[in-house]
Amino acid sequence: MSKLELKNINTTVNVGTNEEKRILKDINLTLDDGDFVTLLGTNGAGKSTLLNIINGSLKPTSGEVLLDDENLTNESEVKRAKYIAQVFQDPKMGTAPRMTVAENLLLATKRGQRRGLRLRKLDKHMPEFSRETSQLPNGLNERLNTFVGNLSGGQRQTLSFLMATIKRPKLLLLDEHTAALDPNTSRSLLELTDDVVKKQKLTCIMITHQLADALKYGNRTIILNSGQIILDVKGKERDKLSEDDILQYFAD
Ligand SMILES: Nc1ncnc2c1ncn2[C@@H]1O[C@H](COP(=O)(O)OP(=O)(O)OP(=O)(O)O)[C@@H](O)[C@H]1O
Repeated sequence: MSKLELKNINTTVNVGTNEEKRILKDINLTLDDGDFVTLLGTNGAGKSTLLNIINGSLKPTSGEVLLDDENLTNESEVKRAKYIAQVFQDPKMGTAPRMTVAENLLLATKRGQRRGLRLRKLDKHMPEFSRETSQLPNGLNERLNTFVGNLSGGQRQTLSFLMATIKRPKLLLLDEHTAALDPNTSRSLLELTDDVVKKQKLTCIMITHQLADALKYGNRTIILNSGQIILDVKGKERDKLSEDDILQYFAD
């Protein structure tokens, strides 16, 4: 089970200065187990901030974050990493460049645990990593002993995705994770994402600016505008939506 609840989330930054800005306004949202949400909104709408509130890198000014009824609001980002995995837009984030692909994968299998001398056990895991990467695009399976800093952006992003999901997270957050990739690489990572989210029955939020992808992938679409949810649809109501319908929500 993986149920995410956001209760009355408000986020204001630079409080008391003339830079004060209210980013998220009274967000109430419940994600049911297995919901795969595509999250849309104009630049600056607050999408990344919302993910930051969920992953714990930013504390809300008020409100609560609950995962499976456990109140995480005051839990650190490190503690939440045990349950919540994220892939960012920048392929350089989320992987260690001076370690090999296999070493990065080993760290990912231990997500949320204390890090000790675990790298010694690398050999034992190589067959598993070979198998895990053999189905992936970008020839990552031939790069297991390559330093991550020497991978292409597409390979590195595929690795980031595998690291986020190799140990099943309760919640997967994707912040425009294919936006920096060429069209073909982006497509194969999106297809892989869809496949893994369905197979592992993950609860997932994926930020995208591609309207077609927002409707094609997932089971639920949410639009954020000036820090508020202005559309939240799933099921038949969502099936009826066209890209043009969605565009209306972007009009000023
Ligand atoms: N720590 C901060 N200090 C000041 N302003 C911030 C901070 N974090 C976010 N903002 C501002 O809050 C607004 C929302 O930012 P956020 O990154 O969440 O938007 P977004 O919807 O993800 O946008 P994009 O589509 O451009 O990635 C923006 O105007 C941003 O500049």
